[in-house]
Amino acid sequence: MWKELKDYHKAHKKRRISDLFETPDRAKRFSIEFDGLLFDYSKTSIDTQSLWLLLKLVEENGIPAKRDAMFAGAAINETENRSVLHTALRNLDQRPVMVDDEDVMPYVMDTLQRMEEFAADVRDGSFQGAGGRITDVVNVGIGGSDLGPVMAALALAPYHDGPKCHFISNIDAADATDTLKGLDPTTTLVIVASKTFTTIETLTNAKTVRDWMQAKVAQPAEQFAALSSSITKTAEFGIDASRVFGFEDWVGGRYSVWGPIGLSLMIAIGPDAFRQFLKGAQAMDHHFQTAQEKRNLPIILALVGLWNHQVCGYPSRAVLPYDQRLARLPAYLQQLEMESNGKSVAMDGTPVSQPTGPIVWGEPGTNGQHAFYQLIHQGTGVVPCEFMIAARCHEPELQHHHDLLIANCLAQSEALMQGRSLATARKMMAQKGLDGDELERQARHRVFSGNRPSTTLAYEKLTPYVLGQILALYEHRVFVEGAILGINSFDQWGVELGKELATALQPMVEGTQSAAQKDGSTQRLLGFLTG
Ligand SMILES: O=P(O)(O)OC[C@H]1O[C@H](O)[C@H](O)[C@@H](O)[C@@H]1O
Repeated sequence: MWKELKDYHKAHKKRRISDLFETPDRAKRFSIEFDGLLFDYSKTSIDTQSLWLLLKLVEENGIPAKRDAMFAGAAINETENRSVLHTALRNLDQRPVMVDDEDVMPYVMDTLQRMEEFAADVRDGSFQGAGGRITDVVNVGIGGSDLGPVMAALALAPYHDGPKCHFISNIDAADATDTLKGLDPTTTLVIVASKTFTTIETLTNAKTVRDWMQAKVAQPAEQFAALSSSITKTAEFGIDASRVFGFEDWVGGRYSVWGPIGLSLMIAIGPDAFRQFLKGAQAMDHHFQTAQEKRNLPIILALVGLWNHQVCGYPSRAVLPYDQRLARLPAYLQQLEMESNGKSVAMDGTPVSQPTGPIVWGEPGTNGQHAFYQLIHQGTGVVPCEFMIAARCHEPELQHHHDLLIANCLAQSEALMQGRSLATARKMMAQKGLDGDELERQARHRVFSGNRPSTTLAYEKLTPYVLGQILALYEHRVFVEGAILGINSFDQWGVELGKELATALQPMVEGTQSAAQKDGSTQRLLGFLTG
């Protein structure tokens, strides 16, 4: 089907997206409305025929069966022989989910309840620090044990009514230093978040925070909680089992915000709002499992991605939330998408036949407009843009801000599609009184080629429920893209080599081992940095 798709794209390369709107109901046909969301992909070059071909990819690759296998607990992460069941964490109906003939739901619900009890205790002051009621929570974690709660805590700021959340992730001492500055160790709760509890950054930071606390608190361990799938290792660190919230290896790090890794978020917004977050994701899970393919949001979002990257050959995609509180969403999606689908071999170990995941990047609008949008509009490459925008903001008294935000968001996708022709640019320059060569020269700088694809995901308001929907939508998009590409979206071997080499380099940095075996560049840099 790839060949048919590429041939079709080639044959229609010259056609403009704006011309596709000659079909009067295009905006309706190339959009999906579901549960308060509107996903518009009509400003892409996908038409009826290419959509049909793309849907064939879904069929040919047996996506519905693969999806059902994931939800049912099959070990689809074949290189680690693991099930992939982050969906179980939001399976609030408690429909049984079997792993090795055992229903995992009682454990999931028991953990959720323990988290809720602990969060309630911290929030109402039943759980106290040496200096009284907890005022601040510091989550120490990295990657999937950081990005989800960081992103969601910012996204749901209007719902915060608990202690303030802080996050330390980087091994750079600046992170711990700047985060702890101004915090009172006697009223701070530290959550050490690490699935494996072996990550060097997290363990080093956790020890540093413990030392910081030790100066003022006699028993710092009592103000520590842990989120991990290794109960033995959390015990070795000295964290009491009553404050350890476990999860199994069938929850991937970048898919883990729904369970214990979300504890800091739950403490900030409260257990009820956290349940709403889970409910939104659960609604998306249900939609993904039941909606007809061509009306299925994750499937269509995945097909738009495959069309733009694998078929049209655009190397990256920009995530552009017109929602300041989604400022960390691009970073979260970078891990979700690029760690999942940045692979070079198919499930069976043979080289892939198609390029795999694109580069994902982005920033919130309107800020990006005043920075990198120049390249998006007039650069030589095409960057498919994924806009996001809420119908309503949390600040009704500042509605005029939101009106401007909406106007800007819509203006960008319109400008990307329509562009500005040379004829129009010439007219503009003539009106300015230019003529001859100078008119021509100036006009050419003001041409926008247009015909650049974008999608817009519009939602009612950024509530916990809606955030849950959006994140689950992107998770399933990654799954569908990965399954169609035939890769394993759930391992991450590509991060290992750097870790190994860092461990080997440490004694050379410390000066206890010679670097003579290293390449010339590494030796010279070591000399400069440590000499
Ligand atoms: O939660 P942890 O076990 O500490 O892992 C933290 C992160 O480290 C690794 O490098 C992985 O690439 C990530 O997927 C993971 O989220």
